[in-house]
Amino acid sequence: MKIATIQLANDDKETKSNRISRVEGLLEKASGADLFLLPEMWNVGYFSFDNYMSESETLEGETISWLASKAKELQAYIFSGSIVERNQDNKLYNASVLLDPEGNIIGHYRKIHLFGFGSAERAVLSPGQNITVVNTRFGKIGLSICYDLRFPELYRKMADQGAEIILNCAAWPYPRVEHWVLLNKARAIENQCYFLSCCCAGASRGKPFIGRSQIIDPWGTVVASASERETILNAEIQPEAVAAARKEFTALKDRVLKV
Ligand SMILES: NC(=O)CCC(=O)C(=O)O
Repeated sequence: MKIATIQLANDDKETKSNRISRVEGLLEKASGADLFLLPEMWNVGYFSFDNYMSESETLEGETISWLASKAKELQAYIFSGSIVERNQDNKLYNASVLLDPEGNIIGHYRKIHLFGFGSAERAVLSPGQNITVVNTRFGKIGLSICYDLRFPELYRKMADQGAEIILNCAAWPYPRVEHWVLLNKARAIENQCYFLSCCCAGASRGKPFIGRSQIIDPWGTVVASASERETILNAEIQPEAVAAARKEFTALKDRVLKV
């Protein structure tokens, strides 16, 4: 299974349409992958909270419709990264979708753990309530967003629902590089799964992001890891290695306490 993580740089001077056309170029450059990942709030700029309402979209809006057409064209799964999703009651969510190679939305996840440390997420957004694990032709895939990474019980629940590959889209700012790197590995090791993350590069409202998207295997080995710059991180993974790891080293099965 070929992975392409599109570690896009945020730049406050860009408009949504600039960003979409830059992502289009990067997706084409990375074509041939089975799964593409995009980062958190890449089409808005994570710290542009004052723009969240005006930039909000429904799942039928410009960004997801365009990504659905790209999934079909590239015959690949696309993890949308996140957008500001607006529902019928004008509530806003930090939301992601997983698109299949026919362009169908097969998974929809709203960030459960909103970030409060120097971030207005909790004032502007509503939290999601549901865990999302979906079937794909490469196995079961779970979806998560940035700050969720700190809450192991979410990932354990995903593993209990059969997740073999877990995705995280992020806009993780400096200085917490060590937390990011360590927690990516921890989530892979403790759930004996592939953990694939896509973080923003660049900066939003003067706050630089760490980049460092990661592809970690079920043993905690780093298959690929990006620098802090905009890049496409490519890797090939073997989804069948998850079942093999779980059979060989039975830590998941040996649990005593259940969440
Ligand atoms: N966008 C986020 O959720 C940031 C999370 C973060 O920086 C942290 O947990 O540290």
